[in-house]
Amino acid sequence: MKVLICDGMHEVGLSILRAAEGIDVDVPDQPGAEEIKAMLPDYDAVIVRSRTRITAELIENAPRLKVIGRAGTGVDNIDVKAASARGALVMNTPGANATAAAEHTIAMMLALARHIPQATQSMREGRWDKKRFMGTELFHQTLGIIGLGKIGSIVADRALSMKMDVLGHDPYIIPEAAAILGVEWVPLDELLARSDFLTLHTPSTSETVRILNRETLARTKPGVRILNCARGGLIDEQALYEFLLNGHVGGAALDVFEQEPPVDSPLLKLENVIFTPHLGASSYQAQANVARAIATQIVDYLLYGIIRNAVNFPSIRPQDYEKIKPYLVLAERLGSLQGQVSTPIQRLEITYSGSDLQELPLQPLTHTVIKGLLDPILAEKVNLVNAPLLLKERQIELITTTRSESKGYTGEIAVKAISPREEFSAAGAVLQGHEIRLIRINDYRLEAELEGINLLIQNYDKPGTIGLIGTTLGSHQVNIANMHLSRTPRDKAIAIIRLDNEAPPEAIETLRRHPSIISVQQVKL
Ligand SMILES: NC(=O)C1=CN([C@@H]2O[C@H](COP(=O)(O)OP(=O)(O)OC[C@H]3O[C@@H](n4cnc5c(N)ncnc54)[C@H](O)[C@@H]3O)[C@@H](O)[C@H]2O)C=CC1
Ligand SMILES: O=C(O)CCC(=O)C(=O)O
Repeated sequence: MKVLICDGMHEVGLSILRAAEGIDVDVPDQPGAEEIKAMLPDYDAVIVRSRTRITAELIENAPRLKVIGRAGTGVDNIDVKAASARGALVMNTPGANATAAAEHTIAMMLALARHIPQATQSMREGRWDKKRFMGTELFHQTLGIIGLGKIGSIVADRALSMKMDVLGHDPYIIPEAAAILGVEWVPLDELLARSDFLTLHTPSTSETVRILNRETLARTKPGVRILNCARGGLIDEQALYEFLLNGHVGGAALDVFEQEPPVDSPLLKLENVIFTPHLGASSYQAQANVARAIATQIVDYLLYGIIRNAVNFPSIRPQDYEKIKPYLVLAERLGSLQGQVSTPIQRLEITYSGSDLQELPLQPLTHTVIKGLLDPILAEKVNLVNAPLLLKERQIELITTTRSESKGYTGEIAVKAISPREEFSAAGAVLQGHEIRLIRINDYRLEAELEGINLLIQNYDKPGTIGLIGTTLGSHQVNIANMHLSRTPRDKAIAIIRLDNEAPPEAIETLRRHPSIISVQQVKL
């Protein structure tokens, strides 16, 4: 496995990657876009900070790429949609640089309030200008925080310790949760109208891009000071410039920009704006944290298939991994059985029952069923990341249900495929924490191994049928490993016959032609 590191990495992360057996690491010095384009096709993983953009074009030309790691929080420099379509995971390190970004925000607020950068510059120029740099205390000033996630919450905590009054707006956080932080949750308009300092801590999304624009800036309190240590696109920079120029906005502290580095931005010329070159995460501790986190995540994924902090795949906590492993195998085999038996499928219904599955994350299992289902059908590479997208593209409706009870099993997965003419359902369970069994096919109950090459035969429950199956397979040199039978009261039966070797088409055809046999399907699990 080869890992490419584009934007440098703290030694702590490099050591983790270099110590992993089977992983080779390359750290070119600040490679440009063309260089990355030429190198990426040879790599299984790439790790970036905010400097490198991983575009759809790069991803499409990197057939080996399995995972894109972001040593940080925001993934807006990575085309996550293109990565998902190609089945590549995108992982970040949530929270690992949150303290650094929050402290940087507080530093910017204090520097802005007391004109520290301007005073430093003035002294360098030989002046002792006490009057010019009269500042504002933060004590009892109102700070409005847009985005009360990991960074916003730490900013709130530090601001409260300086006795600021803290307002917060976050549509995805309930007022009660904000109150626990000591923050008064208010609608956006109220936050704009009441804040003396206003700070942004949201990701860049279609909802948040240019959240501060001419219209919203006009609703802010006159003299407001604006801080942005989140993403440049959150503020319309031209509008901010106009509001700074006309004095409605009293000052701004910017760590991030629409274009980085900013070129010819008029903001750079304004005396009441202070800047840092995207330094929010640039503390030794944060860089060690993100490097350690992303290196461990990449090693765990490439070598052991453990997925953590993927923005395009649900995470499995390390403590759940051992327990979920056999269910992942069961999910894939049930999906694969369906993929080989039922086409075309209109609707897929997955039911999770039993106590084991109440405690485990179900989304990875659902993705795994879908992967198993589509793998035998599609020519393109299906994996856990792109499987749900491919299901959607094929217009297959997905319904998942959970039940706390499972008859006799601690964990049962049932997968029903509904096609225009028929339904086929198969259920499986994990016994004693590791043995995978097929426990139901349609109405037939059984307990069969779910692996290898199998014949799935539906027949009329008549004497001699099993003998006929054995003789026919034997005459084609096909050895039976084991056999499970089940029948319903309606004189029909089902047989799952595990074979040592594949049955040739002629053997299957001979069986199909027999009047006591309803259907024969060979499935490879
Ligand atoms: N300057 C720097 O070096 C750094 C910048 N960042 C930026 O900070 C952002 C926030 O990071 P975290 O707090 O760790 O992320 P987070 O995911 O913990 O928090 C983001 C919060 O924004 C909220 N949000 C989403 N849409 C919103 C909307 N329309 N209005 C108000 N709130 C909304 C979410 O509900 C969430 O609570 C990152 O996405 C990244 O872009 C992060 C680290 C360093
Ligand atoms: O890696 C960096 O320097 C920037 C950090 C950042 O913006 C993020 O983590 O979202």
